[in-house]
Amino acid sequence: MLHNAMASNPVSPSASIPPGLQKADYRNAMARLGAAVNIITTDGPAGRAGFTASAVCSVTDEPPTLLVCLNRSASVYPAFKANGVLCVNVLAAGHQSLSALFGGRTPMDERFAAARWSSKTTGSPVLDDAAVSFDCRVVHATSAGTHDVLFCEAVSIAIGGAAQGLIYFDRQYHEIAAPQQH
Ligand SMILES: NC(=O)c1ccc[n+]([C@@H]2O[C@H](COP(=O)([O-])OP(=O)(O)OC[C@H]3O[C@@H](n4cnc5c(N)ncnc54)[C@H](O)[C@@H]3O)[C@@H](O)[C@H]2O)c1
Ligand SMILES: Cc1cc2c(cc1C)N(C[C@H](O)[C@H](O)[C@H](O)COP(=O)(O)O)c1[nH]c(=O)[nH]c(=O)c1N2
Repeated sequence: MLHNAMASNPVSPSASIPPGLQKADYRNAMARLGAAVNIITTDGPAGRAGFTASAVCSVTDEPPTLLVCLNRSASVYPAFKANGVLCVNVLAAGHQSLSALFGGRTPMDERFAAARWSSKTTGSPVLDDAAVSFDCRVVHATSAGTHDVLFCEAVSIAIGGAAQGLIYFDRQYHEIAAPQQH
């Protein structure tokens, strides 16, 4: 069962901060680590949900696997846990307000009404103009501090045509263009 993959095999028993290193120090440092911005979506028996995530990266290409870190206190956590499927929609230039909408405190219907969606293999919402979307099954999960690390095997991919990407760096969005052809 996919939902049994969630939060098994914890790697850290607590979310404590080491002496001398404050949470704010860590966040200020992490703000310097630029990252792609993604909207992670799910749909299934527990309903449709989505949230903005920068804690996403590639794990292995055999089998094609990404990881997504999800705070267990997020309102969307129960839906992701129960559905066991998700889509990683990588945002492109122009998606800043969509990222803010999915970044919390907005009713779920309002989040999804702000963009156009389709679906592929798992039924998770696929953002029409994403830079790329990875439709995935959650195959394993582990708990680390406040978050679950979800290991997500891609079962289908939709590559978009966006010319410019979007990066979150220093608490701000930055549009990045592909290098010019010479
Ligand atoms: N990994 C995450 O959970 C994560 C990542 C980015 C932003 N956020 C949330 O988005 C909001 C705005 O973030 P911001 O970047 O503008 O300023 P911020 O000062 O809250 O965060 C700075 C950086 O610290 C890291 N971070 C923030 N909260 C974290 C958490 N709970 N667990 C692990 N890493 C975390 C991220 O890399 C983030 O870019 C905050 O509520 C923040 O909690 C969460
Ligand atoms: C740029 C940026 C990046 C992230 C986030 C926010 C923003 C603005 N958030 C927070 C997350 O989107 C937010 O907690 C969810 O939308 C859930 O909020 P609600 O509990 O539904 O209000 C977030 N949360 C998370 O669990 N993992 C992550 O990687 C990120 N990354």
